Amino acid sequence: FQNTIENIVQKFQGSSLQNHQEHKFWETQPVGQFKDLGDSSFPEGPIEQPTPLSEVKQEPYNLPTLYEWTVCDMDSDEICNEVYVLLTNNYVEDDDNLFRFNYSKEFLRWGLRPPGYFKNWHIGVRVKSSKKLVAFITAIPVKMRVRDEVVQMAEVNFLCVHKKLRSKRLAPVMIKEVTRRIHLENIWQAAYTAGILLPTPLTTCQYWHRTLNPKKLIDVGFSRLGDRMTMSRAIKLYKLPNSTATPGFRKMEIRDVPKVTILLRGYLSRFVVAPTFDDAEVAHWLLPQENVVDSFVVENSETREVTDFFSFYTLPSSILNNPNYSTLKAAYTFYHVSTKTPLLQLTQDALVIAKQKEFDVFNALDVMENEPFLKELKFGRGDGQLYYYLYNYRLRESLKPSELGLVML
Ligand SMILES: CCCCCCCCCCCCCC(=O)SCCNC(=O)CCNC(=O)[C@H](O)C(C)(C)COP(=O)(O)OP(=O)(O)OC[C@H]1O[C@@H](n2cnc3c(N)ncnc32)[C@H](O)[C@@H]1OP(=O)(O)O
Ligand SMILES: CNCCCN(C)c1ncc(F)c(N2CC(C(=O)NCc3cnc4ccccn34)C2)n1
Repeated sequence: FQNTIENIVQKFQGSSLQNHQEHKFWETQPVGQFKDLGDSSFPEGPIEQPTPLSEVKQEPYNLPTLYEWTVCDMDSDEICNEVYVLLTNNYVEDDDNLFRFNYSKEFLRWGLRPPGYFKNWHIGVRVKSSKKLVAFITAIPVKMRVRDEVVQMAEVNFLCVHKKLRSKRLAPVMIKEVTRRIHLENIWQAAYTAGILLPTPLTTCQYWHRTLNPKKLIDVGFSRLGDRMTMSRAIKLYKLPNSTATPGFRKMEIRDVPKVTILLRGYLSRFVVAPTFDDAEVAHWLLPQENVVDSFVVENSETREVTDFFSFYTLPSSILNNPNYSTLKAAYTFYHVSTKTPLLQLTQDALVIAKQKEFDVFNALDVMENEPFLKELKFGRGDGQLYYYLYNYRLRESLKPSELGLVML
């Protein structure tokens, strides 16, 4: 298990980089610190104990003078659009600045309003004079199981500061403010992911990509033609059947929710860290929504039993300055359970659907039991890594991706 965190940090530690790589903000936070790596004397569990609610800072943190806090009401078309525009122009890009995530408005409404969500955890920063939205951070509540403890946590996501306001230490203020509002709801842990290494990952996951539209992926620089590969060979290599193979494979419907909930809870209980889902949460996260989330079940025609299901979410990327294409249509595997249909065949059917829906690429992380099917189904290892983090919760050692049952948006 070459790229364990310890190995990564040890390599850093060996180099001069790590010694100078300070984390002025993260050193002040209740998270595992790089200097403590390898020291397994710490107990597993919360790093800091809860504060009495009366002692939690009641008023928001101070922003630089020209700026003010705002709650982004995602029910409002106008405000949802402001959030969409901010993220479309300023959110995560790849290292070569070829692509930028383009989360859609309906996706943001879906991702930010699960059962039990808090409006005031959708936090924006505006310029006082112009009211322009220039920063954003969100959290949603999640019941996370860590080994055999269910811990009420928050999932923090969509941290974004406008390009013109970078490197002004605004991010730590955003993080402290969302932390304060979560503390006010008597929640003391969080989960988050990032494409960058921070103190200290729970696990490091690898992205894998299954080419669906080889010509476009090569034209936009997402993939390269191998040196023995011609375009026509690439098109043939990635060709998929025109229809799915599994009998009883169909779109998920509301009547499937109770059975899918039982399947998913059973499956996720195998992992060291995984969210718990009740019926309402399965209905929210897994019922199909056009251009947001696609979900399928396999129903046995005799017994009427639902034996498997598969879901993926839609997250396009803007293609930055390419003459022929403006958008990369990407599908990301979400949650899936296979009890009768081999996961290989289930995933192949999902690929067939994604190709029919004109996705260009189908992405998957090596979490859960994904790794075995990735190689079989012609996924290529990506260069993007996704680091998972817990806030104020220590595990004795980092996890393998296959011990993680959590997929974040
Ligand atoms: C109990 C409840 C707890 C709740 C809170 C749980 C924690 C939640 C944590 C957030 C989970 C977010 C999950 C996602 O959304 S991951 C996606 C993050 N968003 C993007 O990458 C979009 C494009 N980039 C930007 O908008 C800005 O570069 C951001 C806003 C990311 C940083 O702005 P900027 O570039 O202008 O920097 P700064 O001068 O203000 O601040 C520099 C400090 O910020 C630390 N930094 C930089 N990037 C990240 C990052 N992705 N997570 C955590 N910390 C980050 C950095 O190490 C440094 O601290 P230190 O190294 O000196 O110590
Ligand atoms: C905080 N939420 C974490 C999930 C956000 N997600 C989906 C994400 N976080 C970091 C990544 F590294 C990443 N990767 C998917 C792989 C990929 O497709 N790389 C090429 C590419 C195409 N478009 C973009 C846009 C931005 C970055 C890379 N891009 C790498 N995905």
